[in-house]
This record gives sequence, C-alpha cells and structure tokens, in this order.
Amino acid sequence: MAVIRVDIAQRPYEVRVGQGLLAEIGAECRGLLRKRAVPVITDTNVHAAWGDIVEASLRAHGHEVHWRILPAGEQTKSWDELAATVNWLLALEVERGDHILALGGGVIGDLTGFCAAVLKRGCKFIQVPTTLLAQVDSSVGGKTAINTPAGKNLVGAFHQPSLVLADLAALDTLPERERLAGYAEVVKYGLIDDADFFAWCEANGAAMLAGDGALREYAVAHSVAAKARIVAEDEFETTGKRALLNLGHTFGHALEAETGFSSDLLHGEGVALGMVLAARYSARLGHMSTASAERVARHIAEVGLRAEIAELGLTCDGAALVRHMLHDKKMDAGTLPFLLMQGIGKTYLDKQVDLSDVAPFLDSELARPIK
Ligand SMILES: NC(=O)c1ccc[n+]([C@@H]2O[C@H](COP(=O)([O-])OP(=O)(O)OC[C@H]3O[C@@H](n4cnc5c(N)ncnc54)[C@H](O)[C@@H]3O)[C@@H](O)[C@H]2O)c1
Ligand SMILES: O=C(O)C(=O)C[C@@H](O)[C@H](O)[C@H](O)COP(=O)(O)O
Ligand SMILES: [Zn+2]
Repeated sequence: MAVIRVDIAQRPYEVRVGQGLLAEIGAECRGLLRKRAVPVITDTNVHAAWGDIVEASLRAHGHEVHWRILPAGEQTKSWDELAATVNWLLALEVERGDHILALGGGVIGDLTGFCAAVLKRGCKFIQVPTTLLAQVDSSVGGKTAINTPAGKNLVGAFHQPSLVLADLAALDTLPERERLAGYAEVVKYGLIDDADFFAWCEANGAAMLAGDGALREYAVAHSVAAKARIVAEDEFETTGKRALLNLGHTFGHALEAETGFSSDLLHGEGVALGMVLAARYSARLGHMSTASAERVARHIAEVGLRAEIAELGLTCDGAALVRHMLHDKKMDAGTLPFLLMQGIGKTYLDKQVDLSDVAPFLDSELARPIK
C-alpha cells in the first residue's frame, strides 16, 4: 500500500492507495467512526458493485450502515440532491464530530463533501473514491461543489476529508469509458510540471488502462502525490499555484456546459479535449511548438479519448463556448486567466489572453477535419 500525506496547515490527512481497501474499510476507518450507525452516500452503480462488501466490513467492525443511494451521473451534483441529502443527514442526527462516507466517483465525492461542509457549519467526511478520476484527483484536496444552470461547480466550498481510501480493486468494475475519462486527469499531472511523467504515460498509459496492477498503483500514487504537493502549497487557490490543476478545464467546462452536463461528454473527456485545446492555443500564440501540441493530441487519441472537438458534433460556434467561459471561477475583474503551456510539463497561468481571440480559435477547431 502507498500512503501519501496531504500536508495542509489545519488538518493533514492520509491518502491510502492499495488493493482490497474496500473489503477492509471497517479496519481502515478504525478510530474515526464514533457511532454504531454510519451514513454512507453512494450511487446506484457503486452500490450494486461494492455495497455488500463495504457493508460486510463495516458490520464486522460493529457498525450498521445507513445507505443513501443516489442516481449515477453528473446531474446528481444539484441543488435538489444537496437539499435532500442534507435533510437526510439531519434526520440521522449526524453531529459535527461524526464522519460521513463518500463511496463513489467524483460526483458522489463532490456532493458529499459539500454536504459535510455545510451541515452544522462543517462535519467530517471520508473519501472512498471508486473511479480512476476520483482516486487521482477529486477525492484529494477538498474542492467540493454542485453544478447550477449557470455552470460547473459554481456553488461549493473548500472542505478537506479526514482520510482518503483508494482501493485499486474498485477499478476492476469500472466501465472502460470511465477509466479513460479518469486517465485524462492523470495525463494532466505530466503536462502541468512533469515531462518525465508525461513520457511515462506515453509508454505505459495503455497497459495501465488495460489493468496492469503495478502500473495502476504507480499512476494513482504518483498522481495523488503531485496533487498533494500542489494543494499543500495553495489550499484555497489564491496564489495561482493550485490553478495549475485547472489545466484544460476552462475549455472542458465550457464543452460540458454546452453538452448540458450530459453523458455525451464526461468530465474527464472534456478535460482531455480541453488540454488539447490549451496546447494548440498555446502553439497558436507561439508559446509552445506545434509539434509538442500535436504530441499531446496524439497521446490523447491513441489511448482512445476524443482529441478533436469536431467529434462532438456541436452545432454552436466558438463565441457560444466563450460565453460559458465567462462563468469560470478564475474570472478576475473582467479578465480570464488561462492555463497555457510553454512546453510539455511547463504549464503557466497567462493573464494576458484576449478572449476575443479565443472564439475564432475555437471556430477553427470546430471545423478541423477529423483524422
Ligand atoms: N473536487 C475535485 O477536485 C474534482 C476533481 C476532478 C473532477 N471532479 C468532479 O468529479 C466528477 C466526475 O467524477 P467521475 O469521473 O468519478 O464520475 P462519476 O462520479 O459520475 O462516476 C462515473 C461513473 O462510474 C460509476 N462508478 C463509479 N465507481 C464505479 C466502480 N468502481 N464500478 C462500477 N461503476 C462505478 C458511477 O456510478 C458513474 O456512473 C465531475 O463532477 C467533476 O467535476 C472534482
Ligand atoms: O483540485 C483542483 O484544484 C482542480 O482544479 C481539480 C480539477 O480536476 C477539478 O475538476 C476541479 O473540480 C475543477 O475546479 P473548478 O474550481 O474549476 O470547479
Ligand atoms: Zn477535473
């Protein structure tokens, strides 16, 4: 098992990455669960695949489980589910010192974390991520949120978990499309500041996705360590350091909004496309070579992710995508700082981007022939 510490000032915590943690969840949570009854929030798919195993382990350690099983999918990160889930937790008389378990992907983690942040002005929670995306990214760092009709993650809070338990065995039941979507956030760490890791992804990404256990553990632990380092430096995204984790997200969130947060485009798929766009836009501005930008696109495509926005079949133009971007949380006094690249592993926050130049760039990408 790999153990990575997230060294934030107030309350450092561990991310444990290993095989079989779900079957041992009762033991892994020892000392944190104060009451016999434990609220576990999950979704229908995760409950079907892992509910019995989790419940058996918690029971073996003297706990009964109160399940809240939500619909699977992005639509669950909503005001309605937030309100209903908070009311459910209140009815269970959850106290500030109690832990809620978030068993699932980023949707369950983001929603549960936000419930924990607002319940009685903050109670505790444990992230038990079951998707690749949640293991390498969303379960770590304390960003919690719901979506609103105006856009992605627009209502939320920074609220750190007490513990993260990432069971690599959970990835065995994850559909291939979801594994691929999560892989986009793995590649992101290479592109941000670790060219060697990007090269590792090129060499090993396909085998890791196909199920090689040692490669999986390396990819997850390396990604978590990268995220933990950045979060420890800039927990609340105030210095610009944490914003690096948003590489590909300004484009990606706009594409998610344009596709109605539907299953037509998963978050990770949007990030993959967004990183290709960020690379190509960096090349267009002359900050990065076209060869390097196309190296990014090639790797995204060769693992099986879409690398061309033309593949989405959108009917909108670039200006419509830019309008979504105006809701980006990085907006500052009317300007939108952009994550751009000076090369692979050299991402930086550019405050000089002229949004009126982004729309025609996107128009040309929307019209780019699909190979
Ligand atoms: N808080 C953060 O820092 C952060 C970071 C990245 C992404 N996110 C958010 O995370 C969300 C995406 O998360 P996601 O990709 O995990 O999606 P998700 O939570 O929707 O899970 C993907 C799908 O896989 C199913 N599933 C999950 N685990 C499974 C398993 N082990 N076996 C079988 N099926 C399983 C789910 O039911 C769902 O259908 C987005 O809302 C995104 O905004 C947040
Ligand atoms: O942890 C972060 O910081 C991230 O930006 C990670 C992203 O992968 C994640 O999708 C995050 O939720 C996006 O943040 P947002 O602030 O743009 O909503
Ligand atoms: Zn993301």
